[in-house]
Amino acid sequence: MTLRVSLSHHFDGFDLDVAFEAPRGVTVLFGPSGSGKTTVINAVAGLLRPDLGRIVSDDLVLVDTQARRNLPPHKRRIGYIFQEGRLFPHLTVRQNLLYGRWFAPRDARGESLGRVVELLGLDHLLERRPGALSGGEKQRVAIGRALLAAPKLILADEPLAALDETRKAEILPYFERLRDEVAVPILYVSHASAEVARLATTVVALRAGKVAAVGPPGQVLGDVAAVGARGASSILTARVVAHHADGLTELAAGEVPLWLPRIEAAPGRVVRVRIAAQDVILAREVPRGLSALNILSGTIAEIRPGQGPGVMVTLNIGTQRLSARITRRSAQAMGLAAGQICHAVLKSVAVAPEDVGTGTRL
Ligand SMILES: Nc1ncnc2c1ncn2[C@@H]1O[C@H](COP(=O)(O)OP(=O)(O)OP(=O)(O)O)[C@@H](O)[C@H]1O
Repeated sequence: MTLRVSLSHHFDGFDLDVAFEAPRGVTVLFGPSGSGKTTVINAVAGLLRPDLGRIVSDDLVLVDTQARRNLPPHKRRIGYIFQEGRLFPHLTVRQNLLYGRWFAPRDARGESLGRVVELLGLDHLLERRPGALSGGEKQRVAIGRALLAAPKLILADEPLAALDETRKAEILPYFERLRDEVAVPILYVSHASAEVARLATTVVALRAGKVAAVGPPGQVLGDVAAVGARGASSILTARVVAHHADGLTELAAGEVPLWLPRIEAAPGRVVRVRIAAQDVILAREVPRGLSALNILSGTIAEIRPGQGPGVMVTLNIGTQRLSARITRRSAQAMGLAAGQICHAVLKSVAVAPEDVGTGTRL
């Protein structure tokens, strides 16, 4: 299943002009406020009729302006996950879930109730009403209800925005399971790079109504032109080696050891670790006597000047890439040049728990 989008729309003072594909997995529409994310979602959902465009979900044509085709929203086979769960308060969790079923066409082959309950860990909640659920639990039920409608596409519009950090951490693993175990493409709106790094299989970076970059998260998040210097970050793929008694987790990013505050992933699991470019310090010599635990040595692949006083220095570390945002002044004083060996210093606490995600679809 794949969603194909090609759209142009004009509002007073704003022009949207985008084309992208969302294959199986999570495609994150990522961009600052006003970049056009909601406009795209509304056009896919059928709440906005674009001036020009064609949107096809699996084999279903949702809109084709040239062919004068525009499927009404309820026929689009879309499962919605909103910021707030929007559950029916008078129905139990089981009844809320089964309500989703009503929207599934008779011959549609979707997930079974048992499978959805297992996937989202809802077994012990089935007889409760939404009033007796936490925010994270409500959101899991909302995901289940969307899945049971046997959708060809799931739209998730900032589904974590209303949750605090603890609840976000609780719900993110369920989105990871959804991404890895359900064949339906998920179009997910977010402006949080931590969410992008954890969940996205594809990122569509929007800026001022245009697609600034499309690709895997490691590539797009490192692209300063697409995400801005402040948001730029790298994603390292690492395997969990061991949890130690002092509260640290040891990982291996290829051959390179990496130490983080304890993460919830069993030894052997592969995780993604997002490292903000502004949290990395560079050194020409291997630093000694530092409190920072992580010193990653590599070769400078490129040095890219920005518009302000900063430059982005990208290192090849084994097969991975790590970017550091430092000042142009430091780069000059250190005499940095492509091809040199350089050492990246990273405080282990610079990596927040929401920046570490699990999953095989890296
Ligand atoms: N119905 C409308 N009429 C006129 N202009 C609109 C309309 N809807 C959106 N816009 C404009 O289109 C632009 C893109 O808005 P949109 O809501 O798609 O951005 P967004 O990326 O979703 O932002 P946010 O993250 O704040 O929700 C904005 O400049 C907005 O003012």
